[in-house]
Amino acid sequence: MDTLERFIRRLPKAELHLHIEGSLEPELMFALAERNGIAIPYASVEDVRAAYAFSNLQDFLDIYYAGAGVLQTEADFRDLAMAYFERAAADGVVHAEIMFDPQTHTDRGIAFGAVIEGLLAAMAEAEARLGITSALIMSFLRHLSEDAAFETLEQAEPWLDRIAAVGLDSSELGHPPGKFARVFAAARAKGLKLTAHAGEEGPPAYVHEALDVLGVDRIDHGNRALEDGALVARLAREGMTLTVCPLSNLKLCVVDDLAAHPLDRMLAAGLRATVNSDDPAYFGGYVADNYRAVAEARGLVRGDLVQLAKNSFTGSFLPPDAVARHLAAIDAVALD
Ligand code: HPA
Ligand SMILES: [Zn+2]
Repeated sequence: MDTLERFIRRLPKAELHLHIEGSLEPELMFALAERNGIAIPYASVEDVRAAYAFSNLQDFLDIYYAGAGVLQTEADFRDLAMAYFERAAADGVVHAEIMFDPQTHTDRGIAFGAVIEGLLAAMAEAEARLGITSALIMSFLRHLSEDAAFETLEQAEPWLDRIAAVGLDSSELGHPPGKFARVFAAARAKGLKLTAHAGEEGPPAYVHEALDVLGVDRIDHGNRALEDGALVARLAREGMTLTVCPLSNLKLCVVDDLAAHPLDRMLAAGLRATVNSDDPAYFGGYVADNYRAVAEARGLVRGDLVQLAKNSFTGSFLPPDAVARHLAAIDAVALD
């Protein structure tokens, strides 16, 4: 392991943009298919990986939803999340705010409780055994209706004290944030934080809507905000966190080459940008791989990496005392 790798892994960091279903590695997909007696359209792990070539978000989503089909029981969701936490611990993650897509499972007849209890069991074990704190972000699938999102919010009612935020993901183009204005207002009224994918493939107008119609606390991705100088200035002025996913942007052709990734321009513009892995099993890397890939492609220096790690805590839903503790831990590594 070289000095850059060692420094990145030693930096305490939070992961704020991670779809737990997107951490389903082919090996676990096969194991769960076998355990649950589910046929999958792949003959080997190599076949699965060979299928992970995408030209855009929808190519990926079609495979991602099919892959999630092997997840059936509470134990499956626990095993999925525990595998992620083991990888995250190796990357120096000490806090993770993980997104889950309940509709992907409840629409297959899986009980909402099986999904969330499995995730909560892994979160408790990760904190006890790995020292990783975590929080849940319940995502609404934007290709479905707002009424469907309201049904999911209702199903979540018994567990609302265990859910930190609601999110908005899936096919962005054609499904602007404003489509979910009422359900996001209802979630806010229940005390939940709000985040939304915006500006991954959608135009800057979608980022405006996420800010002004949904009233989000964070923007997931946000890349295309850079097309609107006034919007960039506003995001910087308001300290809005962007949960950027470099390897995802590369694999989904949001950028043609990491050498063109805008992360350093985001930092230079004063944006609170963070680095995350999005769907690491599908996009070829977990969070440390993302830090390293974008650092090498854009010539980031240690000070940039320290800033990204600090942004991951100041942009998190952690209480101020926990944020301060993590910032001090970063300084200790940076000055070591
Ligand atoms: N974008 C939108 N929806 C998603 C993603 C993403 O990167 N990952 C899983 N669902
Ligand atoms: Zn995402």
